[in-house]
Amino acid sequence: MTTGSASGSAIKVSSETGTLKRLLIHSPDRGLGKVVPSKAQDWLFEDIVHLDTMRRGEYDYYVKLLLYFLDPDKIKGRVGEIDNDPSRSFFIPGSENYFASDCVVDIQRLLGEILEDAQTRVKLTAAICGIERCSYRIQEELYTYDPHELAKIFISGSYSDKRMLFAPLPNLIFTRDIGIVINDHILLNKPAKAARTRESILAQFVFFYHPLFEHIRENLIEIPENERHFLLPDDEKASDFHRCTLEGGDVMMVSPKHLLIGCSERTSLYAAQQVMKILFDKNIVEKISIIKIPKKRDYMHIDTIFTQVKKNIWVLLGSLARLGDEAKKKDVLHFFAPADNRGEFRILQFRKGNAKQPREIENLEDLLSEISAEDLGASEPVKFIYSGGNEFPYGEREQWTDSCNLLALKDGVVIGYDRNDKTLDAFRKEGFKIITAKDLLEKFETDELSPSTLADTFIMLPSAELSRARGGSHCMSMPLLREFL
Ligand SMILES: NC(=[NH2+])NCCC[C@H](N)C(=O)O
Repeated sequence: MTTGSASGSAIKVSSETGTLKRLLIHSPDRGLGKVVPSKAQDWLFEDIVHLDTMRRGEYDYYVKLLLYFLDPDKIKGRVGEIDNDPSRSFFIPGSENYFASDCVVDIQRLLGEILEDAQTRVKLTAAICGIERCSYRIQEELYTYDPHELAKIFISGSYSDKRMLFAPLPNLIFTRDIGIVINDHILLNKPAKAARTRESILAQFVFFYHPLFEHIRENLIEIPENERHFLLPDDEKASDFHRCTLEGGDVMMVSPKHLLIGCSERTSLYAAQQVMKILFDKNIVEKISIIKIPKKRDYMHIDTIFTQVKKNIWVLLGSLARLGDEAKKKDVLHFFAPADNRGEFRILQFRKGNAKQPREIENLEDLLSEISAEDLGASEPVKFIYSGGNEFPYGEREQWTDSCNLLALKDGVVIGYDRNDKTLDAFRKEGFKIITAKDLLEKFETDELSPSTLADTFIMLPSAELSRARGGSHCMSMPLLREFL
């Protein structure tokens, strides 16, 4: 693939809100349409989804917006024509009309490209057939497929004639979780859930073999397994001190020197500690704050409880933050109030050279205020927007449908779901404009608005199907390049 766009092949992310220039995504593939009710939970979906609605009515808007901000030449003046094509060929990697952007990059396309090389094809086919326990004959047969069709098979688990070969990877749409760019390094994940294992093998091959990442191959970081783990009885293996798992939704590059790592249902303390050691030894960051959150499906990663909106503005879940504490102090009892989870919540900050003496930070707001004011030098007062306006019980309800999981396209301009009404009201109160993806695209087409002049805006993405997959726009993106904030 050519990487000759304005931004070349640079890979660098040092903040959560610097103008987004390049990212990895994955459009919902045919595998999502194969999820059955009895497997939905095992495959980490809350429900089965209607694939056509999810694509045409929801995700395609996300892609159109990303293109308008990151690679406008691919889309400007064409929205009507693209929308009127019943085959959606613009969105299908490999089709003649595919948008093939070097800024909005589908991992499926990169996978197809690396599979064009015969040696890579043999290696990856063997690796996938190994974990999926395919017969030798299937392995041989797969090897003969067209590389781009093979990429589809590896991701969706099924042939184009609908036969299923192995389980789909419905969670690959959440590219955030496969890896994280930390300055000019990429940290590869170690998924906690079996349903996401194949994703990490595909990602490993893409990062190690695709020319896009060639110049930073030395900067790919893999977390070593805990060698003691192999010798432990099964019931001890699950312990946070031995297990070595990490998913990208728990890692946030908030400023050039400061990284946040969540310890959660998915990311173990052991893995966080290994990452800390590697990053300090390699001099990649100077400060790491570890945020331990309750191990609960509701909050699987830290990016489900807070994300950054602007240098000085954050959206977060009140019940795990300082406000949760204050409500308790005031002795506010509510019949249906959820059990207090803050007990399991803790923040410790470690510094390079002094990693044995961490500093305890009392609550999320204190940590986030420090990041805005000290790390990023925000000149305006730090503000917090709470999920559901912190009104009971909407805080928890809207967090569940990703009110706190927003993707910043640039400082102060975010994409989020359209369904979290109370959170949207809270954004309005802070002076944000709220606009649907559809209206915004129309206004871009008529030049009434433009991505470069847009400020303090929440762009609403339709979300009835997408939110059943339990991830928002932050999870659906793996930023590869952001401008310096
Ligand atoms: N970074 C995130 N919050 N990702 C959300 C992933 C959702 C996905 N269904 C899972 O459970 O794995």
